[in-house]
Amino acid sequence: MSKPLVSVRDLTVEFVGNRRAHALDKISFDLQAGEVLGLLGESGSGKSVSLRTLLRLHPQRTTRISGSMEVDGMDVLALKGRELEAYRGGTASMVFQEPGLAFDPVYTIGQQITEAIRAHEALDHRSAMQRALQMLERVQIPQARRRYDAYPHELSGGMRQRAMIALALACKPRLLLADEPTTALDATVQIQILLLLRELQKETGMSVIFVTHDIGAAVEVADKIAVMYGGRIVEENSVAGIVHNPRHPYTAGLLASTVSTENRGKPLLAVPGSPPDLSALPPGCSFAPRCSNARQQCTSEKPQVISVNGERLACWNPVSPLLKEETELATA
Ligand SMILES: Nc1ncnc2c1ncn2[C@@H]1O[C@H](COP(=O)(O)OP(=O)(O)OP(=O)(O)O)[C@@H](O)[C@H]1O
Repeated sequence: MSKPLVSVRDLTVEFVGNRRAHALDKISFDLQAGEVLGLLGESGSGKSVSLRTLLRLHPQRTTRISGSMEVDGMDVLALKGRELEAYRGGTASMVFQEPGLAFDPVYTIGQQITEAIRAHEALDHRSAMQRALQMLERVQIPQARRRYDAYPHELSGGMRQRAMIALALACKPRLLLADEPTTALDATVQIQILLLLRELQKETGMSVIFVTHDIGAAVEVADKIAVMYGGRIVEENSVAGIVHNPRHPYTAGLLASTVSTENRGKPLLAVPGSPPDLSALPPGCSFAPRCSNARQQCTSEKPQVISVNGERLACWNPVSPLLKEETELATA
């Protein structure tokens, strides 16, 4: 297999400001060019922190980061000044749940996309403007010329989301980070935006990391899924593997209902109990207090991540027997 576009190893993030939290604990994953990874998990599991860390958006003063992140051959943690600016919005860019985070209310949509292009590429104003217009057309904004001159508040939620996708893709990123891009929208608009994202991904060959609470959306858009719990990736597999053969008891709990594309829009089922307090994680598996499969080892020892044929699992006592044997072999 070719060298991955994204390679994250043992990425650990600790917030050390007023609100302390051990938000990410040694997460590792690879993503090939053109692959779509869905990050799935309950609120507070570390999905958004993972994306924001990949874009180096956390203030350095209050954030301790260790491990490594390589994107398109770049050591992302080592990037500084101009290189970091070129990376953000150039190599990697982000679509947020709320377009208000991407657009400044006092400039028009078109001005902002044009300026973003000029910040990354040596294009004259006219050429950048043309590219911005093409992007607005490509994301299927009707009357794109007129919308170019509109202010963000003059567009509907769905249109603003399309405009944000145009902004994120204007500089042809190799990696798109999408943080619950459809959660705030009506169900029909959600589907349209998901299909648009998938179409654009295929057309451009970019890789995408897509954060969602919505199982159906992950199934629709992703090639593989990483399930996060308490700041760790507890299971990673192909979409089919996760859906038809969940191995971690947490994944199995999340998928307790039948998963199909008809379930699009369906939130994750609640697993009984509450997520862990990230400022005081227990010594063993942080899911153990909620896990019906937990045994004594689970409360005292943190499970290692076992990797077999592209599947990853961190669990002492998984629900699926195949990896159970492999886990025992691998940790014997
Ligand atoms: N800047 C910060 N300072 C302190 N703690 C933070 C900061 N940002 C996030 N956290 C904490 O890190 C943990 C992970 O947050 P994150 O936003 O990644 O969760 P999430 O899985 O994306 O949840 P949601 O689905 O609700 O967005 C949470 O406990 C959150 O409170």
